[in-house]
Amino acid sequence: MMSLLRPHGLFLPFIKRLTDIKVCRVKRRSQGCTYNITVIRHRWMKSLGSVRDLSSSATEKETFDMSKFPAERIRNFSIIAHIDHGKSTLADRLLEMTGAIAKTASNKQVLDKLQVERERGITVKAQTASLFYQHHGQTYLLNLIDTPGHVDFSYEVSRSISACQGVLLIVDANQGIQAQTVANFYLAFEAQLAIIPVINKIDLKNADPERVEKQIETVFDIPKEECIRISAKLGTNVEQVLQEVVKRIPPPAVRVEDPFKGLVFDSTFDHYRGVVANIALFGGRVSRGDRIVSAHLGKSFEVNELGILRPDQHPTETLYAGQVGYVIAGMKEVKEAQIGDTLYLHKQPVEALPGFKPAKPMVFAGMYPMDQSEYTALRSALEKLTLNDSSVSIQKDSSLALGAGWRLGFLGLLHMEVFNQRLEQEYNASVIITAPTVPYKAVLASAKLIKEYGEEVITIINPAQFPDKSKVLEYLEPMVTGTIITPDDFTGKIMTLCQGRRGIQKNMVYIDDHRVMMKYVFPLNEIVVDFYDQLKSMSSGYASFDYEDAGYEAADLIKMDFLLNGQPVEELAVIVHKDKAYSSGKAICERLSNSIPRQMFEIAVQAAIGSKIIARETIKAFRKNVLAKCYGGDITRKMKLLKKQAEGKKKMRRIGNIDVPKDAFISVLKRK
Ligand SMILES: Nc1nc2c(ncn2[C@@H]2O[C@H](COP(=O)(O)OP(=O)(O)OP(=O)(O)O)[C@@H](O)[C@H]2O)c(=O)[nH]1
Repeated sequence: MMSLLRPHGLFLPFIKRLTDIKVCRVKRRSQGCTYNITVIRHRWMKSLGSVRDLSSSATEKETFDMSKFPAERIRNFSIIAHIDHGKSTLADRLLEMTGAIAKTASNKQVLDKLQVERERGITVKAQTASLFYQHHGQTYLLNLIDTPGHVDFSYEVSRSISACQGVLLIVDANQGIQAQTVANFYLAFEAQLAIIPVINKIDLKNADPERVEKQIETVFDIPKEECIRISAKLGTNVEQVLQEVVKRIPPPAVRVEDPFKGLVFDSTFDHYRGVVANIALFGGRVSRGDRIVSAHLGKSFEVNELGILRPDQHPTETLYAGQVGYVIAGMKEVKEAQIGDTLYLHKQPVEALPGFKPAKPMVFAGMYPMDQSEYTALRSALEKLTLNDSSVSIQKDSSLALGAGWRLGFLGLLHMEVFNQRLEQEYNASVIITAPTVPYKAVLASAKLIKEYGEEVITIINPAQFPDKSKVLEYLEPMVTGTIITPDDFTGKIMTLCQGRRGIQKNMVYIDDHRVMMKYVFPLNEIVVDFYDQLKSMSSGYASFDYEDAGYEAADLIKMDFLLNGQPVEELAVIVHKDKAYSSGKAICERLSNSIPRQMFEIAVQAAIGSKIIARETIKAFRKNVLAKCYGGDITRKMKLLKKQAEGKKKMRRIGNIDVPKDAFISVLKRK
């Protein structure tokens, strides 16, 4: 009850009203099990007028007896697909059909809980839901994990599938196989999971399930008879999906008699209850009150609460081998329940599970408060947000122009944008993000330098720290293997785009009569900012792209500085390939001069390599007198205009005596 009150700050003033809360325990029989239901009603809330009325959201928490689900009646599966092919919509239908959520129009994409997910219509964080499904007179426990589709979040997919024995591979009946379909298929295939291909959106006018079935046969070698055709939107054949999950996905091969072994496959931080770890039980059982140990830290904790997700938390007494659920055990920091860690019972140690490779940041950017007075508030917001997104790497940084800040590593540009949006929406923080850079490497030239830096090959995540050529044997740049799938009408244009980005074609195959799949090796730097946007626009939205790490290659790199009125601005510096230095210097100067507004004096924007200026643009002087059209003495109107101008300035950062818009740092890298 307290947890319901505290978030609203209502605990003390309304303590007397607690007598008005009704707590009833009732027993209900359903699906062969008896559930104890705790119903909490908040009659008192109705009388509070402006306070949020919670009476309608009376919490009904069913407590389930999980001993009724032995491993052979459990199926653990993920839904994987290319972005927008309908994973979350299918998850909604499965939740509705099995009674986990009500069938209402407002219950849309219920597993997309974050504001940013709902606004952008994309899944960013994998979510788990336990469903009860009646099949041939038996109740099965189906644990579903909905995963994100975008390449930046494929780390979430690989973690999720480690808790599963099978996947539903969704393919849009109109778009067919896309680049992330291929990438996700291989994640599941390499993990040796059962793969059920599901062709979704068959209700669309342009749906062509036959063509998609042929593609699935050609690309994945899965016979077309194994595909299920559905419309997640209308619910067509969704029941068949549940039947096939039970039939084709094997139960987890685990034994309840073994000692408890739990894999932490996700963890989040709750401000009131500490770390909530999502676990998959690879053996044994764990109950409330047990002492558990983290294999990674060797530290022990008492289990305060555990349960299943439907998708809200439902506490239970015990979780058993093969099941998936959450544990709250007084862990105060996310590193105490590190993703990939193994949990076991105190005095019953087990061999730790292999865990996961740590997430590897692909782009780094500086992050600074708009105003140094906001530094402490931003630090606290960053600490909280990184607790819930452990794939972000963070270290302190500072710059002459922007003051104290941080250098953050992200899995890609969308990840960076989503993180920034969450900072603004969830923590009301406004930040400057500097131009993103990929992690370059430099092989140092002498034993003295190696001693000074502490290693022979250093990683450069900030252009300001780019070592001079005289100190370096060779520079290395990160490479990726990119997969592009496109209708063949666009192949010519796309090949020109790829060559312009220093891409080397590795192969090209037809996946059906009209669509080709091309593989290219690219320098990561060339595709990280705006490649995807250009690919989409030149193919009228039809081409898709995905990439994976392909190691490092030697490259002729140089650092390019940008000067505003003769002063170098460290945060604008970029690392570029030598062959592209002149063209990018010129283009960035142009973009900078377009994004910095005219000011009361002339501004020179210059690009320089070492002491040599290679490009220049001039921003002409201009004074915007916002009061010019304000005749007479209407003081309120004058105040309004001045306030508006001051708000505009808040979005700027002063560098020297020049106001630079906060978006200028990123927009300079975006080619039109
Ligand atoms: N016509 C039709 N539209 C569908 C169907 N299934 C999903 N959609 C629509 O397709 C869009 C994307 O659906 P989502 O369920 O958000 O897709 P997703 O795969 O979860 O997307 P990400 O999580 O961003 O990768 C939404 O507008 C859905 O309403 C279907 O069966 N038929």
